[in-house]
Amino acid sequence: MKFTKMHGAGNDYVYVNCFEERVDNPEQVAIKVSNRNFGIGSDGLILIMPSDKADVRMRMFNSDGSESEMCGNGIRCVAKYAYDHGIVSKKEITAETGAGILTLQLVPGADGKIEKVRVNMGVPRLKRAEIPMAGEPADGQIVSQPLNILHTTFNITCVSMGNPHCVIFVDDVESFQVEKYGPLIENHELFPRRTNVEFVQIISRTEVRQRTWERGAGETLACGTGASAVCVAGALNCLTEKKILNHLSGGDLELEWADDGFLYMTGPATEVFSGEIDLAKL
Ligand SMILES: N[C@H](CCC[C@H](N)C(=O)O)C(=O)O
Repeated sequence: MKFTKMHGAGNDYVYVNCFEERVDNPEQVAIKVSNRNFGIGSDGLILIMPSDKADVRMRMFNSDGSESEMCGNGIRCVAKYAYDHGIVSKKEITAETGAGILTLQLVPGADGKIEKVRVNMGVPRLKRAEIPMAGEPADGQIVSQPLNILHTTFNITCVSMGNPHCVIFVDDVESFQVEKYGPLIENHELFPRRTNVEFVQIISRTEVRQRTWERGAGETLACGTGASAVCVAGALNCLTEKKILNHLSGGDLELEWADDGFLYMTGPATEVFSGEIDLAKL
């Protein structure tokens, strides 16, 4: 299988160009290639595929083999790959995802090479049933609601960007025990399809610092859908403006929850290397 390793703000995936390659059993392939000791090493597997509705289609699998509806860092890399490898020749691209069809703009740097990608991430979904979360009322919003975990009460705000996110504001995110609380919230019975969890420290009304516990992958260096959910959660809690700079562990993302209701995310996309792997030997 030919592959390309890419990352967006340190959130790294193995990308396969399915205009040329066929991947049978992507769940198992994701588990194998993601392994950082016995495989290629990544947070998961992303398939770049033909679409009958858009320029490209993305399918995304976490390192545990589970499929997610959406991946914010991944979709930027898909757009850059599609442009750099001649799948598309325009700088505005449409992409089919589990969260609908998204529009992306490629932003060149001073040297003319694609440096950043701006993504219309769609309209954030806030209703309990849309997250999805158990309980009533199904159309209620979860903004700063108490959740007890191991004798600690967290105030959670939940947002779906096509995939589920649970945002928690903390005083000191560097010392926060992400590995202790992340999996307990990810797998809490409130979330029937599990959830991604963002722990966030407010720096100012326009700047935050985020660490992410990803559903199906553990702590990662960045999460684009998570950073988008944080922008929404900050505004809903009146902690931040609707336009923020988010410092993730592997880089920065710019987010804006615009007046048109759409969430715009801008960030880097980087190709690292390409190779070929014999899956039968893994
Ligand atoms: N890192 C991704 C999110 C992956 C989400 C995945 N862990 C899930 O199961 O929803 C991002 O940049 O948006």
